[in-house]
Amino acid sequence: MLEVYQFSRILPLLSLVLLYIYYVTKLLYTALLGPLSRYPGPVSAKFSDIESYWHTVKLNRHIWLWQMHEKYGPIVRIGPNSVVISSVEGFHRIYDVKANTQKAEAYLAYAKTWGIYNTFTKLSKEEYQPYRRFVQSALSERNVKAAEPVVIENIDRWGDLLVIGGSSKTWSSPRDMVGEADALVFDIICDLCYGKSFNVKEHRENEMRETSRSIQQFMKINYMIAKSPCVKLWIWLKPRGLDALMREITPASIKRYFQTVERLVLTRLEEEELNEKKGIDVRRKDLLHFIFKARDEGKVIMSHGALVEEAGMFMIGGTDTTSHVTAALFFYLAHNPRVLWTLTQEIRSTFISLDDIKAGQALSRCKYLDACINEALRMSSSGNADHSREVLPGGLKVGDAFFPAGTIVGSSSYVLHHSADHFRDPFVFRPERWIVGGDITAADVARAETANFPFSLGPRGCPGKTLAWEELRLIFGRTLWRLDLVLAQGDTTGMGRDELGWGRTDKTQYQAGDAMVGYRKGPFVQFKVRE
Ligand code: HEM
Repeated sequence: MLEVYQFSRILPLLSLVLLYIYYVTKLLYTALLGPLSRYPGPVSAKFSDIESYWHTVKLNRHIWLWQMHEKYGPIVRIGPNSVVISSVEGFHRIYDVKANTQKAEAYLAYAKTWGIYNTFTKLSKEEYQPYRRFVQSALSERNVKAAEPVVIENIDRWGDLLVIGGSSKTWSSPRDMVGEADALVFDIICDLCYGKSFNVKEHRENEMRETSRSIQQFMKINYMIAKSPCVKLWIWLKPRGLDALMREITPASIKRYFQTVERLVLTRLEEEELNEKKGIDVRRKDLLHFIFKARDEGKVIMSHGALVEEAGMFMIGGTDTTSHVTAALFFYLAHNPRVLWTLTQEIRSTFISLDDIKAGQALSRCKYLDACINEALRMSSSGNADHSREVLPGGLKVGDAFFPAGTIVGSSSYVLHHSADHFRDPFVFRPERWIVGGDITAADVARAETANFPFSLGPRGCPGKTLAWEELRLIFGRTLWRLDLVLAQGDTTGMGRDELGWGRTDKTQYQAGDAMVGYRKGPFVQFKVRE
């Protein structure tokens, strides 16, 4: 009797000790003998994701990944269950159509309400494919072409505003190209999505300006959660009260962004339904029109909540990305007078009038313009760290390496874009590397093209690529045709600095923090109407 009593007293303690032994053994096994133990990486990564998380919090993940590959080679273990691979073959194996992977569970952290997902947050093929099809059709080449007048109207008004108060003789006051590009791209996307520009680009008070900043904040918070060592727990807690709690404590500016999207979508939905009832064919077909039209096709019936989520995703996917590259290319042009001169000459000699500058053959014949955009995308696009994928049953083979089901894999476009194997002087902004001629051979261009992944690739690659290219060509084609530009005197914003550390000291490279969206500053540029 006494023995049973004593045993029941020590049972909880014994259970705790056994549990402890189990976890320590598992941790040691995973760290030292598990399938990822043969891959090099920082020692701490064998036991935890803390180091990787630390660099995410510092908005430095893309640079840290580059440093890790420089130090340890093409396959690096960055966590007990995570590896990153920096090879073209690896990139294809992880992201391409036949990849035996799917988006990692961590993407669920981006969904603000459990159970309501958009194309970005759906994980499995079965879930995302029907939705992806109509996102793809809304952003098809034909619809992007149809949207051209809206894009042009916004760009031209923006150009007028850049030189307000100036003339062909006097330079404008310095313009902060982060704010200017954010405002322009936000207006374009809202106009394309909801048939309504909010004129954030106008230089006056506008409550919607905050919305564009809130998108960035929203993505940053979610990115930190998605890359955190506690993401599994976070996701488990979401349907168990965490979402409700988060709704309560979400900062007011982000709440306003959600409310704005919801209001816009529901208003447009009412309009569409009314038009449908009355048999009215709408004057201008925006992206939401195509999503409404497609929503009942292929048995995808979208609730209002899902529509709001889908529309919110367009605003996130379509704003910060394109505006980041716009600011980056202004940085490189303002810092490289020779490149600026060559590009300006090409545009002004190809087109007789501003009205001729339209997306299409003539604009895509501007090889130097495309080379400048490609080079800016290579050097400084947003979302250029690793996009996590989970290996599916059957495992993943990359060269001689094999990763079992459940491993989290990723490859960073920033790392590949700065690989000396594919790009000579990878930290130098040199548009010529994309054009055969001089000392650049067809083999050089092909080598660069095979490692160029700013939009990722495969079934989860960017569906907005055509739109982004059209916007970028029109922004630079139309602006440089009529305006001259110069770096504001003494401006150093965006430049590398010694105190930023290894990989970020280059003064000629546009520096940005990474949080899926890009954190950037400057350049400050002055404009005047060409003589
Ligand atoms: C220069 C501009 C852009 C760049 C560099 C870019 C880059 C990317 C990248 C790298 C991804 C993959 C992310 C991942 O796997 O987690 C992505 C996905 C996505 N992008 Fe873009 N993007 C740009 C512009 C746009 C535009 C203009 C739109 C739409 C209006 C858009 C909509 C999306 C959507 C909806 C996804 C999610 C696709 C999915 O998960 O299936 N993007 N983008």
